[in-house]
Amino acid sequence: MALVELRGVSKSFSKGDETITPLDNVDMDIESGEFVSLMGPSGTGKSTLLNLVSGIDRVDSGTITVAGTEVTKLSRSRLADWRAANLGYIFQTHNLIPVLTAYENVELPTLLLKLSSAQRRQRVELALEAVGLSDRADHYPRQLSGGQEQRVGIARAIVAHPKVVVADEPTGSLDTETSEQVQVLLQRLNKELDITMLIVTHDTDVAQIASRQLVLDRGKFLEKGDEGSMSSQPQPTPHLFQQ
Ligand SMILES: Nc1ncnc2c1ncn2[C@@H]1O[C@H](COP(=O)(O)OP(=O)(O)OP(=O)(O)O)[C@@H](O)[C@H]1O
Repeated sequence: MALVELRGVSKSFSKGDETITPLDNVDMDIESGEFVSLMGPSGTGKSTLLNLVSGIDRVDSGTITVAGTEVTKLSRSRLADWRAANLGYIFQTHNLIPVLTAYENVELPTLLLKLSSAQRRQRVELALEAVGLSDRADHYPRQLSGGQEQRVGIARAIVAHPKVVVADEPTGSLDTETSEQVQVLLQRLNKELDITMLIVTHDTDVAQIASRQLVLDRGKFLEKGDEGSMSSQPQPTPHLFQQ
């Protein structure tokens, strides 16, 4: 079974008298260790797809299974716990809480996990180290550059050691150089920590860092190129999250 599996997933929205159906009976498989990019015209349902995979929104019909858990079956309260432990979400505009430090922002999702305070501290420190921001732990978002803020957002997404990270235009608000640094970081997390990635982007350069490129157009996925899954390539031993 694929790590992420969508079967017959449909989702509609009503706007006044109009019904929009961005996803109509779609299937998708993402294997463990893959890095998948998703492109497509505006309004085709890419963000909707990420929201469904992460359980932020509910399907109208169909099933979504992530790492053996059928997320479409979970109650709202169990979904929150499941998401905190299993799935990281990187936003375009990082959504950091301005009154919390970088450390506290990264710590936030771990408060939903059953961890001792020592384990929690260790996770946060490892996540900040993974994104190269150990020295900024006590800084508030306003004291960080746009790229650093995004890296804190990435640390927050990986702090629970999720199997899957989804990202919605993670480089969309960054300049070219900072975008390239974030792309390298995402690739590293995929290869070194074996985190399966699904990223939505409008940038073809960003899409090309993925091992598999998909395009969502008029409710269907088109494969742009399949170089094979990252999991079939030799992987360095994950070293950051061994404990
Ligand atoms: N909560 C909602 N209520 C009503 N309509 C919605 C809602 N969320 C999304 N939509 C509509 O569903 C369609 C798909 O939206 P979505 O944000 O998934 O597209 P997208 O492919 O991510 O677009 P973009 O590339 O511009 O970010 C759009 O027509 C959007 O207006």
